[in-house]
Amino acid sequence: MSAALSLDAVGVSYHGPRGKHVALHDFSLELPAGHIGCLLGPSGCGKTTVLRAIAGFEPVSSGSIQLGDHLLSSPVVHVAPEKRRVGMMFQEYALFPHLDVASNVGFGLRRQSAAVRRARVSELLALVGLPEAGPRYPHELSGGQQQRVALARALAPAPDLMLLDEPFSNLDGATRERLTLQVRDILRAAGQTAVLVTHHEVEAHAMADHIGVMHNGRLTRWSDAVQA
Ligand SMILES: Nc1ncnc2c1ncn2[C@@H]1O[C@H](COP(=O)(O)OP(=O)(O)OP(=O)(O)O)[C@@H](O)[C@H]1O
Repeated sequence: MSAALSLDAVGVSYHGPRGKHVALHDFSLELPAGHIGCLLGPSGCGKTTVLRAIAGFEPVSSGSIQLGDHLLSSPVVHVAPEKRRVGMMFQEYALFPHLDVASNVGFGLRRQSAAVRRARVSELLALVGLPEAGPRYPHELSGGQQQRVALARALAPAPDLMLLDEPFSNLDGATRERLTLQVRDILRAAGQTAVLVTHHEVEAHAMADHIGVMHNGRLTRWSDAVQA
């Protein structure tokens, strides 16, 4: 089930050899259940850090992150990433090349019975428009088809929240535009709360209900998207 996301005055810092770098300051946003939010901003402003903090890959030094009724992060609470019920479609999260499409999509369902897993994989492959692709291998698919399989894999365990980090940046212009609209429709059909990060303003407006503009680790605007 999708859930509302709330970030309240979140701070995240990185500690490196040259000392502390504050990547997010006093970062707050509210995203209602079933809505799609998009973060825009120049390179290095902290977009990926927001997603990493929500996913549980970075601890927060101040503030809190809440998903539905669950407190996920605060300076004293840190729920492990695999316990957060958050799905991810990141550019670097490629498909497993040695597994066929059905096994890729069913990967997060390994604890379910074979029959339940098979039914859910079929449902998801139909949802992403690739009902026949189960026995094929990732290298036999186009880049856009691979990204749709990655989306099916992330949606399969029915996460409370989906995070998408520049999911279309490796694709050419026409494929990218088509896939942006397809992914939006799939997320809407699933009633999925989602946060997308992109550099592309047009893509952000095509996909999102709410647009956040970031600058230097801060959210400078959070407004309703203007649908084309
Ligand atoms: N592991 C790390 N250690 C130290 N600093 C980091 C680390 N990861 C990111 N940063 C710094 O934190 C800031 C925010 O990085 P982040 O990757 O969140 O930006 P971004 O907006 O997603 O950028 P891009 O659009 O280029 O992906 C940058 O100044 C970056 O150099």
